[in-house]
Amino acid sequence: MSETKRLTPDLLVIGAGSGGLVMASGAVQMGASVVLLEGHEMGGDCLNFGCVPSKALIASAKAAYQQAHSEPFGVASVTPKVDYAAAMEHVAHAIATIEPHDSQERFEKLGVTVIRDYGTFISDREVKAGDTIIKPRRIVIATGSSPLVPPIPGLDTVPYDTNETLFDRREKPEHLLIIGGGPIGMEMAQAHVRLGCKVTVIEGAKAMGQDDPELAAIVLDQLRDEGVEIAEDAQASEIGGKAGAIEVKTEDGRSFKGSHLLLAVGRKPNIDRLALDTAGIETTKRGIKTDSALRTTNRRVYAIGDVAGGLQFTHVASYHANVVIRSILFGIPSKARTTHIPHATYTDPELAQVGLSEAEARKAHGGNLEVFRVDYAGNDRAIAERKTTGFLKVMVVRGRPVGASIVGAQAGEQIGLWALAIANKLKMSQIAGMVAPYPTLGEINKAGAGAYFSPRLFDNPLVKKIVGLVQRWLP
Ligand SMILES: Cc1cc2nc3c(=O)[nH]c(=O)nc-3n(C[C@H](O)[C@H](O)[C@H](O)COP(=O)(O)OP(=O)(O)OC[C@H]3O[C@@H](n4cnc5c(N)ncnc54)[C@H](O)[C@@H]3O)c2cc1C
Ligand SMILES: NC(=O)c1ccc[n+]([C@@H]2O[C@H](COP(=O)([O-])OP(=O)(O)OC[C@H]3O[C@@H](n4cnc5c(N)ncnc54)[C@H](O)[C@@H]3O)[C@@H](O)[C@H]2O)c1
Repeated sequence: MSETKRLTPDLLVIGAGSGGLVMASGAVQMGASVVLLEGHEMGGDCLNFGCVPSKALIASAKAAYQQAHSEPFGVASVTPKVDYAAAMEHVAHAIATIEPHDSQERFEKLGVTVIRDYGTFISDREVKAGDTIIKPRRIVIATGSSPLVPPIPGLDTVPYDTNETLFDRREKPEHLLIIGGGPIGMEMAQAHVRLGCKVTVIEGAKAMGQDDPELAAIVLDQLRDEGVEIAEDAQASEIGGKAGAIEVKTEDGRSFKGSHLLLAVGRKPNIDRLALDTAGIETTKRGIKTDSALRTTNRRVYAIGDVAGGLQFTHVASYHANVVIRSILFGIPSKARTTHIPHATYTDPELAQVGLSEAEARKAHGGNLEVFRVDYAGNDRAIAERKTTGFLKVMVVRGRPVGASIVGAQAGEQIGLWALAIANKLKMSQIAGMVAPYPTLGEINKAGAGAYFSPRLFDNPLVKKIVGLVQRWLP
């Protein structure tokens, strides 16, 4: 029997995904001793089964779509010859290229002790991983989430994919049924229809139901135009058939048939292996219970990222890590906020949001709210590139943006400016004062700020009077 090892670092990080890696590398480089546990793949969901593979597949799909739609640019369109397996090899290549950055070797070089095993609490301040017992000063749980597999009758009788298996597939699905019309469902629906699959999305409520319906409608119209069948108010309640011929029945009696099935119905927190009870760590339905500083009900332990049950994005996990680093390493009280956190769904057109949506802003600010809107159709670069679908909406209260919503080309890139503005409580005048290079889609943001000032400047009798007076006095 192997002997039990004992470690007493400053910090134990459980989970080497988006949150855990930022936490471990930040802490070790600032002088803390750090042990990092990873039971599965270094890099977690984002690198191996989430953001990176999904965005790589979307890039293959975009290449196919452009071949089929180049005619308006004076270049003959061709029917793309898609090699699904090769597209998945492109996905694997993207993962492999990023992998070294998240690797055990890199973290060991930084000075982190990496243990490739699952961690389990054995007391309120000790965690066991394999044959090692770690008793650190502080613990950060960053164990992420897994695909939710709901108990739909018959699901266990047919083969199905989740985000954990989809990117290992090499055989192209002839007709992909996707249960769930959230970001995973919609991104993968468009990617697959562009790669030549038939696609049906079966959504129990509204597709892209978390987003402003006005923006979501533009994305959904585009997906439908491209051939994705989107069934809404269609709660999957029974599954039958066999490999290659799967049937999904919904509560209202509809039936959908396809060759393959992808489940994208949300996430569940990875807490099963942790024995949280042993450490007095309470949970909610969504994940580990934390206060606004991300501290759990055990004062030595913090929870960050997906497992903390709030917004589930890579940039949130790393933001959480930075908040906790301040608290643990420097003793600076730090709180995690959500108002300045953007998110984007990488369909084409993309949809991005930061701060309050229009509906949320109306509720919060009533008559003080002003909403400004700029269409992509008026942007010169969008016209040159035939990307005129979409718009920006800015929600403004007393001269400062409280939310921005963008649907259109590169919305995910464009939202960064508003994330900066909201995080730093910038004024619309500061955004209007920015000089954006011409011709860029980014000018849409400046135009959004311009829309705020135009009526104030151009339809203002006082301004006209002042200008008149000044002109009379000027030599
Ligand atoms: C298909 C898909 C696409 C996505 N696309 C985007 C996107 O475009 N942009 C975006 O911002 N977000 C995206 N996300 C969400 C993003 O992947 C997650 O929010 C992010 O990975 C969460 O990071 P995390 O550190 O909380 O967890 P993870 O990255 O999942 O890391 C958790 C790690 O902990 C390990 N672990 C679990 N239990 C234990 C234990 N007991 N002991 C030791 N190790 C353990 C796991 O093996 C895992 O490696 C996507 C998700 C999916 C599924
Ligand atoms: N671009 C991005 O940043 C990105 C991309 C993908 C995923 N993600 C993250 O991953 C998380 C999970 O994504 P997701 O799409 O799996 O989850 P989700 O919770 O956002 O959407 C799941 C959808 O499935 C539907 N649903 C649930 N049960 C159903 C049933 N039985 N029949 C039919 N429909 C059903 C729900 O109504 C919901 O609309 C997201 O919330 C997001 O945080 C982010």
